[in-house]
Amino acid sequence: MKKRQLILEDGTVFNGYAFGSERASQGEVVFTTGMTGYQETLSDPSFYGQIVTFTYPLIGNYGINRDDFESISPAIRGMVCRELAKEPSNFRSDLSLHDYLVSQDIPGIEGIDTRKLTRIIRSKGAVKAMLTAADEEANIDEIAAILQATPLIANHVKEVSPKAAYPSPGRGKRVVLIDFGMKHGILRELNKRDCDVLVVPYNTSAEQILAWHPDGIMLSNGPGDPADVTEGIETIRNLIGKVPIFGICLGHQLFALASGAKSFKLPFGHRGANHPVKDLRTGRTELTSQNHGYAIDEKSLEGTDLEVTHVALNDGTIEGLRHKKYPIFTVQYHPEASPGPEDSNHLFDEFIELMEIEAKEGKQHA
Ligand SMILES: NC(=O)CC[C@H](N)C(=O)O
Repeated sequence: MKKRQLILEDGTVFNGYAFGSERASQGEVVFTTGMTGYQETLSDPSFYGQIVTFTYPLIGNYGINRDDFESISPAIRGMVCRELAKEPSNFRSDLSLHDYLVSQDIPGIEGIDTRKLTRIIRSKGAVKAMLTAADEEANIDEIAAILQATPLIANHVKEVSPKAAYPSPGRGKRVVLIDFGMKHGILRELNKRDCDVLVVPYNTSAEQILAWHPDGIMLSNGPGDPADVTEGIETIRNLIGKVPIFGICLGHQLFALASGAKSFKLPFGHRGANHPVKDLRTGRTELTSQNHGYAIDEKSLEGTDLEVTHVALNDGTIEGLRHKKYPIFTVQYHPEASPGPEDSNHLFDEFIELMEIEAKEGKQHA
């Protein structure tokens, strides 16, 4: 097997073995605690620019299948795991994770101490890292210096958002889905409820969106720092109060920023499939799928029209918001699951109900 190194910006080196593409790669290294769901994770555009470490020790055992992609091409910069399963065993498996990553030119490293790496990320926060080319002799000091000097990429959204609008027809509620780097699971959930969806790029204006006479607007997840997505924030600001809105993850953050709140970078993010979130209105706790590095600052809600509806039980940060006057609600976690538990899938039904109430009662709030 060919050797490969993962080098962190502080010069820490992990020696392991190469899988996937043989090229070198660089990005922010993050960890996810999901025990399954690597196919959804590596194709979730919110991971754009990141090297993803899987804390679960065996990855790849059920291969890659045709059904579980969350986008057409993977956005991750690299994959890190303790042990890669070489021979997948599953009736749905079309090819191995290794073969898939070769086909997509994405490098991976296995055979390293992922617990140690996770502890470093937990204590240092966002860490830039490089995966070396297979069997390359790397100059560690030089690479650490390059990493320190390279800023994290800004405005990832424009890289993963579609260039033009496209329809996903249905006979039900007409929803404009702003795609900031959408997981297909969101579109699937709307399709399941027979919504007539128009998927639009991140920089579509509110005026253009309203010209389609939507019953509701869906704000998708997406990569990077929400504060970079100024066009999306402006669009949302101009949509507030005009039509029901449901936002997920980056969509939640952008809605909050558009309403005057502020975001901040979490020390090491929430990524995994078992994050407990409490709904403050019902007192119920749901297990949720999460993948975010930023969150909304609770203090910054003062003076806004926003109310906290959900909190993360692990660290008390905001996981859901709603507008006090208008039919708008957003969550920081992923009700579309993919991967992860489906406890909060009902939020899509609540969105449909909200659009129905709005259609019946007219714009009472306006
Ligand atoms: N999944 C998402 O939409 C992530 C939102 C944002 N990029 C964050 O890291 O916080």
